[in-house]
Amino acid sequence: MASLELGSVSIRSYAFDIVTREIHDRLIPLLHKNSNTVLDLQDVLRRFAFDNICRFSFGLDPGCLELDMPMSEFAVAFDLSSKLSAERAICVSPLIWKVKRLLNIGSEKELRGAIKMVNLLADEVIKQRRKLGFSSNQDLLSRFMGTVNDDTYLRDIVISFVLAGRDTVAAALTSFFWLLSNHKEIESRILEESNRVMGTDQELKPSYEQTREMPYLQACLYESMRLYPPVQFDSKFALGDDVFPDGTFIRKGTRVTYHPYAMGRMEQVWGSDCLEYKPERWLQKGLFSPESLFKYPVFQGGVRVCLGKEMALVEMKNVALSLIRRFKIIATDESLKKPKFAPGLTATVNGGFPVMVSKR
Ligand code: HEM
Repeated sequence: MASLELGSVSIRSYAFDIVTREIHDRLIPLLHKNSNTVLDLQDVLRRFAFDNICRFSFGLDPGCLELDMPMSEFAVAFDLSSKLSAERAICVSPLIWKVKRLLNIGSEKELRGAIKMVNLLADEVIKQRRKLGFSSNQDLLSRFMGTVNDDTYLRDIVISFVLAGRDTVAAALTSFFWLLSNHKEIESRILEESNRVMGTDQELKPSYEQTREMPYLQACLYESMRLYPPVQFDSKFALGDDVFPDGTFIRKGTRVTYHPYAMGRMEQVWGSDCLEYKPERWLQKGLFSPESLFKYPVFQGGVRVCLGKEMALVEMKNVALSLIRRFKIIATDESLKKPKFAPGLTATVNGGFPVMVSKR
């Protein structure tokens, strides 16, 4: 059902309009207001992505990117739940968190509280949407409400969309801007390409079609996610006994983890220059040339491939063009030559990404 919705032209243009408004009404004014001061770009991009995904998923605006950057209860509870869930994976033994959960103590008590808060707020969103009426609204929740009556199911859809679409996009954009701050020649080529397609007036907004006419920018985004995939690793559990293509036997219940971060840095997979940021590897005769999703599982592959992939790419291109054409973004922390990531479901740079933004 979700794949049908996300593939439709109307939802894509709805999403594009939301992102364009958030960029021009909030992101650009916020960067102008904070120009020439140090700003955590990772925090800004997380707020930006949260506003977008909430407006897209259930038509309500948390306003996290308003000029005074208010805290949202929903975002805070969300962050805490994802952080504590991810920390389960780094426990010496799963037994530890399972016992804590049973006794309702420590981090598991905190996690239970945070999940309760997320569920309460999501329930409230559904109630409000019912009260305000949903039939003429375009957000995802309203679309689903026409066919689904079970509120718990609706709540789970809403939460999984926020989870899937917020941190991933923010993480991808953070590492993209970090790479560009170290590769000014690549940024200049993006500018050249955008001037060719859109013209040189900085104030022009890219159209949906124009974002699809820039193979170099697309290559830059794919290449940055090869080195810094937003979902660094992901696990599945075998539903039944199985055998891998190389003959490895997998017993029912086995946890199998694939690791896009490691795969993106393997010489056997990407060649001897695998650690270099080289968008050209995605281009053939000037056209974007995709790789198999099994070589590049950044959006996963197969039947459970990311449903928001195209939407995410268009959102990222829209942000990239709008910022690169207007601002110079300089990293201010030398220690970020090698970013360190915090444990989490998606890649988050420890200590954020401090930058100085100035008008181009
Ligand atoms: C750069 C951005 C993104 C990346 C790297 C990404 C990556 C992924 C990955 C790796 C999965 C598989 C997760 C798993 O099965 O454990 C996934 C699933 C999913 N993604 Fe994304 N995602 C991104 C953006 C988005 C956005 C913006 C949306 C929605 C608007 C979205 C919606 C979904 C959904 C609904 C699924 C579940 C698909 C299913 O289970 O059938 N994603 N994504």
